[in-house]
Amino acid sequence: MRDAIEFQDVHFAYPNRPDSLRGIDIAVRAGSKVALVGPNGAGKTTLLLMCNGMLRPTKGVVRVGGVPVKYDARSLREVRRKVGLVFQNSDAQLFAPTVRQDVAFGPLNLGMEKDEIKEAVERALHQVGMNGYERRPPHHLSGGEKKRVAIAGVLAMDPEVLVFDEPTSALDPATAEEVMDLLDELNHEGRTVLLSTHDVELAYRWADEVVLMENGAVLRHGSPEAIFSDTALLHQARLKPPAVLDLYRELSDRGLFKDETPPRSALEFTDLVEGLAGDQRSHDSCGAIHIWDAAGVDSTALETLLSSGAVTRVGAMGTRAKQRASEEGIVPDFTYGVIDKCLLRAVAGEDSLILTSGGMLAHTRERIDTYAMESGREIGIRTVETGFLGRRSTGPEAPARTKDQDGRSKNEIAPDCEQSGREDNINGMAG
Ligand SMILES: Nc1ncnc2c1ncn2[C@@H]1O[C@H](COP(=O)(O)OP(=O)(O)OP(=O)(O)O)[C@@H](O)[C@H]1O
Repeated sequence: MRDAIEFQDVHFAYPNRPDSLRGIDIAVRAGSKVALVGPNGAGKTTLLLMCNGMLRPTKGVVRVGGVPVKYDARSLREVRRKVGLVFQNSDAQLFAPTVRQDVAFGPLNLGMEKDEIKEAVERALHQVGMNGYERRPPHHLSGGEKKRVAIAGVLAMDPEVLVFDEPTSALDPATAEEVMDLLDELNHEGRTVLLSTHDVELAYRWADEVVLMENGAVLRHGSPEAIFSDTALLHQARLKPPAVLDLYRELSDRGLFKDETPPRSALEFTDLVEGLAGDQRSHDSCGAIHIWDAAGVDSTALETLLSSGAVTRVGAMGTRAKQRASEEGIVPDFTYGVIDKCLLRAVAGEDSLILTSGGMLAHTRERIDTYAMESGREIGIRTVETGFLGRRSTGPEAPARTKDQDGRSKNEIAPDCEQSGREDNINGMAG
């Protein structure tokens, strides 16, 4: 896979200061999710500011898409179109009198035509779920809303790479989770995401790769498991291990685990612990996961399912799904880590529902299938009927809901689990 950004022997010193970066050599693969972690003053922000040419190395080379960054105004415009940088403090990024003007700033600077700008602004605000806020002054928005508008500002230029300095700092836990869900969605669209964070829990469960920095240098670049399992390394960087790994290590030290792969999530951890219980494992009592395409127009089947009481928890994955949940008057229980949380409910014998759309539909099914196969559990996947999907070219009008002999719509019924991960596509309409 090609590299989105490469740093080769990059050094940097602020005026009259010692080196803040001391020979950085890393490559960020295109399409990956990379977390920069390290203590205060390690050089994370300084490194991120190099990604789109906001800072110029005093020595060494930064490459974007294989091409060395040049620092004349024209080359910088081109680099900033490819690499969008979202600052830690949204107030430092938002300055126009209205949200619309703020998001339009980048495309305007790129010299885009008026119509193109309008379209880019609408698309970007829609992507972050902030359509309807166009006329609002950014400084009147909440922290989470400001962050979304700042993200829209870079998305309006349709960058291949998104760089975030501490994307969740100063956000409440639920808003932070929603922002991370948005980042995942953008990554699913094929964009590379590089972020800095102090949050080891976030870095451990989210990242494909972790770059651990200290004192202007890279201490280690590797998998989250390798980095966060190395206690001495974490101590050197003044970081704590993620809670799930800490528990795993304590149990390993008591001889309960030997060569198992360290867990990265509550789901993996509970599976490992349950494995210790041997025969007491509850193979046969798993629940099903219902999936509803949030881009569908007909919500009758959804209402039927929800009012049947069969579903104990609802998760909304992605901006479209969250908007749709709000339109349908549904308050989701899960807005981040949705699939794992629903798998946990399924293993506990409960049915849950995931609202999602687009490429996330296939991803959801694949993830459930993989888990079912690897764990040997039988978890049913049910597609809730959505009616005609506007974005499809093949569908005519909404098909009538099928009824069983008792006259109930089929998705009201929670039959026993299907085979591992096998999809029970109720009305023959895969999303
Ligand atoms: N504008 C600046 N002028 C002078 N020195 C700076 C400036 N910004 C950062 N530094 C110095 O550069 C070094 C790296 O700082 P940087 O902000 O990149 O670290 P960081 O890892 O992002 O820290 P934090 O986690 O606290 O945000 C520090 O020693 C800091 O004092």
